[in-house]
Amino acid sequence: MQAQLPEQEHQLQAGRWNRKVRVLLIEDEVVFARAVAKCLQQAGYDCEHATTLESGRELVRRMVPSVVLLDMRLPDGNGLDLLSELVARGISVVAMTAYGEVTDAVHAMKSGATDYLKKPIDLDEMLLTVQKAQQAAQLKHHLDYSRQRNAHAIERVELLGDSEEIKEIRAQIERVAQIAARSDAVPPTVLIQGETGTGKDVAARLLHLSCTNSNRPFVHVDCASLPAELIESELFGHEKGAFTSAHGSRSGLIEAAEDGSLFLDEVGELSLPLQAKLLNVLERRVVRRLGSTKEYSVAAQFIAATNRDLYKMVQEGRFRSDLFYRLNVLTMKMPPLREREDDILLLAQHFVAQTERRYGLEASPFSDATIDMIRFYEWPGNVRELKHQISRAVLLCRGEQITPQDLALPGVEMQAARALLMSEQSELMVTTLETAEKTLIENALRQSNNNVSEAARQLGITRMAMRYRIDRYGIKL
Ligand SMILES: Nc1ncnc2c1ncn2[C@@H]1O[C@H](COP(=O)(O)OP(=O)(O)OP(=O)(O)O)[C@@H](O)[C@H]1O
Repeated sequence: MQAQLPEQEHQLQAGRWNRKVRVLLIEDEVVFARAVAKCLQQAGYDCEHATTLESGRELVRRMVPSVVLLDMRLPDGNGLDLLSELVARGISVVAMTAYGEVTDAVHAMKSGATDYLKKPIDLDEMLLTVQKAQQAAQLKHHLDYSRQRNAHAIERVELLGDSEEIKEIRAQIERVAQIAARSDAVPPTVLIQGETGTGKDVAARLLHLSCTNSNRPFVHVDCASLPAELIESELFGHEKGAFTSAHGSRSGLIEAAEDGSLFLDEVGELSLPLQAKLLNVLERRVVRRLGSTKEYSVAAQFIAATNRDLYKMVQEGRFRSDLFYRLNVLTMKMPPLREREDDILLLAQHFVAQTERRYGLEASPFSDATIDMIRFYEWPGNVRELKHQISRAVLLCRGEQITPQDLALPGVEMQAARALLMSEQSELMVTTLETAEKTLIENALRQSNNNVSEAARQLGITRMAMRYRIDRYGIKL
């Protein structure tokens, strides 16, 4: 799916895909620091070193480490001063305390340190502690990621529309929520089908909020945009050593969904071997990390979405039939926007108001010609395209009304230009039935030298009907 991810989510995803874990060492004993840094680098970490609180603060901003090894006694202050800042940024901190300074360790743990090491430090113990701290940071990221998505979802979930089709989708979601509320069992798996931009993501979020407690995670997995070589470990997690770059073990997105919802977007893009693994998760409700024999139970609701014809893919041997039938228990079909005439204008007006609110702009209504244009256009990119085009038009609009020029729709310009030539009107407008009729009448009159009876015969209408239209369109003879 192409929807814009909020910036922080991009960062989280980039972070997850970057295999080298960044560790920052803040320590003023240079010889000891070099030994620790070398050991960490040899173990595959990306390690940098600072000797003061101030230079440490600067490096934190630059490298965004997952773990900080922080000495408590530094030349320009106490490590505790920096510790809470780091914890607030979601960084795991391992405090390093001098032998016998128990109170330092206690204070550090109270201020949110993940762990502590007593000097002199055993390098093997240090590696193990860093690994545990990195896992803690990763888990926090997963939780933040889920919570953030969830918060984002709560903010925005509005499946608008007055059409019968959208009312039916809302009713279906309500029915699934009722089933979920009646039993303690996990809500049934739902497959959402529909062209791109029809609102599958919105429906999935609404389903999540209706079926589960809103504090539970909503984990969105975009099967189309996760790199093929990473998708398996992203979904299932892995143990240390499961593959060359697996320096530590970590949970996958299925586990991160906990007892919330796992939204498998573009599920048709999964490879056949991964489809088999997913089927196993759906049927047995357990997940096994790569390189592990241990199974974790899965409590999440599964929601899948696709813009592909999965049935056709099954017939072509590109999608497993057993997975298709497993997913196809409850299916929702998001109708294309062009088939929801009742919704087009309602959504367009909603997006105008939304953009005006967001940018503090004065309200500008659509001109009549713009309304015709919005209704006339096919909207191949569905609601997403409508939303983008309307926001753009609102931002470009200079006058009191949003005109067809503001809403420059692809392909419609030609029609609009033709309408302009034919009607010789000053404002660009779409060929509506009325303008087409007027143009036909004017042409017929021109060809018959303004002979009304002859023109009426050419057009196959009565003389009276012709007269009526000449008056109606104000055509001068
Ligand atoms: N009924 C609706 N009411 C309000 N906003 C909607 C509705 N349908 C879609 N949208 C908005 O349109 C945009 C596209 O919707 P969404 O991402 O849910 O589509 P999608 O079907 O999941 O697309 P894709 O297949 O490309 O992933 C989003 O910004 C969404 O908020």
